[in-house]
Order: sequence, then C-alpha cells, then structure tokens
Amino acid sequence: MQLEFYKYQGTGNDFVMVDNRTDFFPKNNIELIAHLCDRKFGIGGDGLILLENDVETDFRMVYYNSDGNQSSMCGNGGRCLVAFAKELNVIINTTTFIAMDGLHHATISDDGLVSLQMINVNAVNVNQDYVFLNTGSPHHVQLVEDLENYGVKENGARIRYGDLYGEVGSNVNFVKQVDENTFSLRTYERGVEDETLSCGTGATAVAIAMSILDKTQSSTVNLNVQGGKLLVSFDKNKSLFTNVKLKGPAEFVFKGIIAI
Ligand SMILES: N[C@@H](CCC[C@H](N)C(=O)O)C(=O)O
Repeated sequence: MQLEFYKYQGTGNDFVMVDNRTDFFPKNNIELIAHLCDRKFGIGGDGLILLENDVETDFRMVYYNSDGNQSSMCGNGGRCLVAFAKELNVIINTTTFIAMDGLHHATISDDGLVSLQMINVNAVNVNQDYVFLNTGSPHHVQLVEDLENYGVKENGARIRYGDLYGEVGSNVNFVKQVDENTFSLRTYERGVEDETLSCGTGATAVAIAMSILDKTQSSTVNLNVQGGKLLVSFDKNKSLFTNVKLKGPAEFVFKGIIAI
C-alpha cells in the first residue's frame, strides 16, 4: 500500500502529517508509526499526526510520539496541523479543533504564524529545584546555570525515568533567563527519548512556571528554543492561567509517498 504524507516543522519540532479523513490509517500499528518517524529507515519526525473528521469541530488531531505510541497534546504539532488543515482547504485562517486535551482555537496570521490556544492551567507544583505542571502534556521545568553546555539528554532521561514521575514519565525542560520577559530552554521529550529542537507545550510550561516563580512580571513571554523563537501569552489571576496562547512558525517542508 502507498501512503501519501506531508512533512511539517514548527521551530524545528518536525512531524509526519497524514490526512486520515477517510479513516484508512492503521492507528494501532505502533511499529509502522515508529518506522515512519525513523530518520534512517523511514520519513523522519519527532512525531506523527493524523488529521481526522470530527462532528462538532473542524477536525480532530491524533498525535503519536516518534516511538509509535499515541500521547497527550503537542503544541508545535497542533500549530503545524492547523497549517496542514489550511493546505487541505479544511479551514481558512481560523479554526476550532479537538485534541486529546480538549478543544483548541487557533488563528493563522498574514505572516503565516500560527497562534494556538492551549488549555487553562491552575495546578502548578512548585518545588525547591523545579516546577511541575501540565500544559496538555506533563512538564518538569528547572533553571540551570550553563544551558548551552548542559547535558540535556542524560539529565532529562534521568529525571524522566526517575522516581518523581514513575511509569508515566514527564517531558523535561532546562531553562536560562535572558531578560525580564525572555527565556531560553532546551527540552528532553518523552516518547522521543531525546532532546528535540523545540517543544510547544514545554515552552508554554516554561512561560507559566517563570511567571509563578516571579522571574517575570510580563504576560507575554519570549521563548528561545533550539530551532527558533516562540511567544507565549496568558491572562493570570493568582495561580490560574487562562487565554494561554502559543504562537510561532509552522512550515510545510515536503510531501511524498512511502510504501507501507
Ligand atoms: N513536541 C510536543 C510535545 C509532544 C508530547 C510529548 N512528547 C509527550 O508525550 O508528553 C509539543 O510541541 O508540545
């Protein structure tokens, strides 16, 4: 069988996209999904995303990590899927779609940047050395001294597989403050089991964590990720964050056909 796919990336977080509106894709085939995401034997990607029909919204997002397992929300993937939905003429420039963590509104601006509304956040677990929160996916956020030379893969894996998060695990973000409302971060992603060039739910988690820690007073936070720049904005009422938006580029890379 021949599979038509599209490849998108958002600040270097890259995804294989499949139009599954006819429901043909073998969704439980973990080996196949991992193979399609494999950078040497397949197409290559940090994840694979299906665009499916939904009765109540414009479309449904079904997200898999590159290990082939379905997972929770992917912020960059959601932004890329919005761009893909526009390419397929499923939407024009605004949309509401459904994902694992609920409804998402999104807009595409004239410059092609995609702004995606993320879930409200009110449970932020602040510890001495780290903050843990869920922005659609679970995130450990930790400030470090020397981010450029930090061992993200080894320390991320240690925390992800350590006692703190048990079987379920967590994504792990290491952060450095740049100025009052700018932070650099590097993320170890659960399900990719490596550092990725960007993580949208991670950037969102870092912005909220830095606000909770009073590292910034701004409700618009710039995030420098390894693959580019993201912007997170929110309304804050004590520890409740609403109207959370993740904005950044979401770009088509190539399309193709692969035998499966
Ligand atoms: N890259 C994503 C996060 C994807 C989900 C994560 N790997 C998990 O399984 O928790 C993003 O942009 O948010």
